[in-house]
Amino acid sequence: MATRAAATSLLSNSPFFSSSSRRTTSRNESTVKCFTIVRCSASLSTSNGSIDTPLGVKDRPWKIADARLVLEDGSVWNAKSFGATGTQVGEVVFNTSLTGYQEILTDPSYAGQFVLMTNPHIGNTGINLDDEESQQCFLGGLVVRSLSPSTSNWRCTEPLSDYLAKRNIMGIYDVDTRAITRRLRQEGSLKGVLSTDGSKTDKDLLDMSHNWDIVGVDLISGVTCNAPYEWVDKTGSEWEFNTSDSVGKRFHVVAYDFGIKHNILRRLTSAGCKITVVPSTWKASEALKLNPDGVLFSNGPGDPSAVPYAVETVKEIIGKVPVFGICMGHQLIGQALGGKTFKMKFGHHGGNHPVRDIRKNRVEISAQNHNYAVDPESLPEGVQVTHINLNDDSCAGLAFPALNIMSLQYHPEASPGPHDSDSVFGEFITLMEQAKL
Ligand SMILES: NC(=O)CC[C@H](N)C(=O)O
Repeated sequence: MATRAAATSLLSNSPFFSSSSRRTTSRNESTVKCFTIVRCSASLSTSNGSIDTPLGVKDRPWKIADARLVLEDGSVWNAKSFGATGTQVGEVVFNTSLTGYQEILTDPSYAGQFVLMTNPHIGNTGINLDDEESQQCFLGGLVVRSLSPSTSNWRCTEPLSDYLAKRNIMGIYDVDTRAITRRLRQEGSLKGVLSTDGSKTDKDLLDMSHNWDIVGVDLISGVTCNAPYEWVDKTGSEWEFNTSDSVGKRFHVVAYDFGIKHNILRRLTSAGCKITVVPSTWKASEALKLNPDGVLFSNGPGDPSAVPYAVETVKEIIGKVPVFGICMGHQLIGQALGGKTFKMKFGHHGGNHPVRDIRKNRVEISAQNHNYAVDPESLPEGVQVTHINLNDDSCAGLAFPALNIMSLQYHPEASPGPHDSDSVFGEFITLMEQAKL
């Protein structure tokens, strides 16, 4: 287990720990005035942290609450720590996926965020070598109700807590995740601070949450690759489920890495693409020199309006070759076409979001992870809204056929999540095919 000092210093050096130097906007400066600190886990923990339930049952396995989550609204949630120790600031989002915590932990789009799993039991399948969606865990921390005391899975190589400790990611459990989720749904996303440092008062942690912001910050630069590379791995034969006609054809795709998930690359390779992955700041002219059949703009963390350089890159590429945007990529395309993005109340995070494909009049259950969305009203004529999220009618997909553009606000590669939207990779192949005719 990492020591507290090591974890704290590593986390302090993280680009997500303090963003004041790069902050361009703040939603809190004028609104945050005074907050009453309220302990929210009183039914489980007394003020000294020991468990004292209403039934008087004192012998619970967790006797000491050694961690706190302090939210920007002044609520304090006592919890038990696992993974790394230290103090970390982030934005709390809730994820409704029932499985796939390892893919969620390694999805770079969660940079700067604490992921709260609404599924109350986490950790029972441990960690394996195959389910990583990137090389690293970029998220701020993990919040779970009940941490499985044992692991049982044929692929498991280590328990979740050891894995998080090695990667210096804080986790807390034994916290009322349902109450926090209800609060996030009512109030909207909340910033917070996770801490195992007993020398810091609740007020210290509350102040930290107020002095930090995620809005207006370029988080892509902290997660993109340093240099271009070729991607060659397909979906493993034991997991492949799509045997469509496009498989076996060769298209060269340049994939902009804004925090790309490996399964996007695997699904494109399985669909017949040779892929060159390039960093987020790679010049459009250099990408076009590679003579691609198409360009993919990937998913990625943070505020899409905080990365104007990426919007410029998209502007320079659209119209020249077919493009496909996923999540952040979709938001950048929306802006490049003249539209605007906005921050949603609490976003969409989970593997159970119904989406209607308007053109096919078909509903797909999709995997989603985003806090921002494109405002369809802001888009110019000619841009089609192709998909709608059926939970809140927000824009979930765009197309601009005249310029060979397609994009989705959600994750067709799933991982974790259902495979309903996988056929969209074949649609991108068709777009590239038709552009060649
Ligand atoms: N998965 C993603 O690409 C996330 C997009 C963007 N960072 C958002 O939160 O809306």
